[in-house]
Amino acid sequence: MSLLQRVVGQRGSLFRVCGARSLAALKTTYRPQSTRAEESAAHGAAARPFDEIPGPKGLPLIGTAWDYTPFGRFPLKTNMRDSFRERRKTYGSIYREKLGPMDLVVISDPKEIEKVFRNEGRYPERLPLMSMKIYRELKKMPVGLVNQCRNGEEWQRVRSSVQKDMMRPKTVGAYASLQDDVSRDLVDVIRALTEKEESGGQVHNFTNYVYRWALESISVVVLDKRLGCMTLEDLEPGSDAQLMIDGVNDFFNAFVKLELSAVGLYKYISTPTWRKFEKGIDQWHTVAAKLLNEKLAKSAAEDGKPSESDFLQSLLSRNDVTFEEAMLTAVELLFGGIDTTGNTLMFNLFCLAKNPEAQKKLYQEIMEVISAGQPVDDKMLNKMHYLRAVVKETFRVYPTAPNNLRILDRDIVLSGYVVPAKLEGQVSNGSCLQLADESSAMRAGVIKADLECKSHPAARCKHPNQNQHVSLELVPLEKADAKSVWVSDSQPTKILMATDVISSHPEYYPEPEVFKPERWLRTRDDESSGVQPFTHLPFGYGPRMCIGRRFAEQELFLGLIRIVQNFHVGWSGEDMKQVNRMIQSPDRDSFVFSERA
Ligand code: HEM
Repeated sequence: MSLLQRVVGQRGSLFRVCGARSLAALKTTYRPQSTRAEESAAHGAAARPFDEIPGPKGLPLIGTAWDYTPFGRFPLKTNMRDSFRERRKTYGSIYREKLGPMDLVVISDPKEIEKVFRNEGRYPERLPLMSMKIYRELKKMPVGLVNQCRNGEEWQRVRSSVQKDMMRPKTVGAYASLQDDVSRDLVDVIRALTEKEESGGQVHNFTNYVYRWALESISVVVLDKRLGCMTLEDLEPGSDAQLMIDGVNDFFNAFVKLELSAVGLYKYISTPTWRKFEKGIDQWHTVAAKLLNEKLAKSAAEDGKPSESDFLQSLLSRNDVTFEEAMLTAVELLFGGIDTTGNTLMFNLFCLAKNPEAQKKLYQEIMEVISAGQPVDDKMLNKMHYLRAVVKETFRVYPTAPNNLRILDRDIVLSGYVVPAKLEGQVSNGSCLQLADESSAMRAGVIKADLECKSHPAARCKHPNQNQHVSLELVPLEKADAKSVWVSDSQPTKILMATDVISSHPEYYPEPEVFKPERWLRTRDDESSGVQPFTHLPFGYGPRMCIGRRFAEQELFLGLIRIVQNFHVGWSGEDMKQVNRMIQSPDRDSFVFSERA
């Protein structure tokens, strides 16, 4: 239960949150708020306050943000993950860091990560993608699945509609042969490229073709249509495929710049990058809307019942999402399915190129399960244990999404420290919110962020006593006669789970620097591989885990099968490194493909 619901009295016309007590006194009376947080209850009495979590000091106002600029020690683009490793060594598996107004608790202990996920509740909350969110607000569009972060019930309504078609193995498996066709086309493209370039099999700028493959692979599901991206020929100018491909690069380049910009000027004025972003995404929406409408018209003309494998019809037939929401979801799935899966395929190919023994074993498995020319189906995929192990091991050493984040609606004790929940709730006009003792204790050091008032954007928060942190006044500047307002902490504590640190730690993965798919294989039929839980979560966890996981895995399996079946994959030159483009991306992309005999 939110502490803001504890309204106990009247105090003039202010919205007031108060509860001044000494920390020492509060510590002794601490009780956890939620019965679900049983662990916390066990440790609660001994838990140490939030302010005592160790961490780098940082500068006034900006905190440690400087470290992540191009001039700092951990530039966001290339080195951010090194900060997690270095700070773990200095402070341990929990530390607190302030990046400007953002209060971050970074954890890298699998048991604590499990605890966070077990306490995330029915509506897990992440941070939204700000540029997308602003775009949609400006265009008065629905918020969408990825960005629906604050209104949990709304998120769940859309999520549960889409989930039925995205997460069920049988439904996903039904698309295997269509997606296999796309992977075979990728093989033809590679063959044509190696012949055309006459470069001894060297293919440069391979990411470009892999993104096309990923877009085409997800289009056959979402749009029920081949876009025609898998060709070396020039696409017709103005064709759907050309518009989408043009849009992808422009959009991603602008999107990454906006999301990673330190100042975020685009939030206030229309910068050139914002305009590029807007143009790219407008273009995508126009093409997607056209294709979806064509698809709906076709289905209406056929007048049949929605089939299991008709993704869009099936989504719309449920009546629990509007047409606009279905369309936006389709666009999100198309977007979400390109660079994520594309980059992951690149990392897998690189790992195989650098580890010829693993590549040989994978080739042998492919030859055992699939005969030449035979189409691949989901049953065959289920037999390919080494292939699955290769993909897992690649995620371990080259994670595409190396960390995850949650904002909790309940207090939690992590590694012996109290980490407070977000502060949110309905406040009656003129009432005084009395913080319960335990909540005050937990919030010591936390009630410092501005409170946003949703219903009264002009309402401002005053901090009469910043040092003691326990007294807040929210003064409504408009509509002072309103009965109540909804207030929420604009900077709730964010818990960042640095899973990437765990997967490279010898305590959890012996010889972590060695690429060893075998570590994922069962040692005996009835035994698991011995990998500890919550040390490897490439798609996240819980009700908000990646909704595209099954499709992504299926596409990766098919892509790898077809490429390795046809070519020996090699690499020349400097090793591939990962750079941060919101997700991890390859910094170079030249492979050497040699046709197998
Ligand atoms: C290898 C490829 C992929 C990786 C590594 C990946 C990873 C992730 C991760 C880590 C999350 C956050 C999960 C959490 O908070 O617990 C996520 C969310 C999401 N992913 Fe993926 N993803 C991949 C492919 C895809 C594909 C192919 C699609 C679409 C077809 C997709 C659509 C989404 C969406 C819509 C969400 C937000 C779900 C929600 O908030 O309810 N992803 N993904």
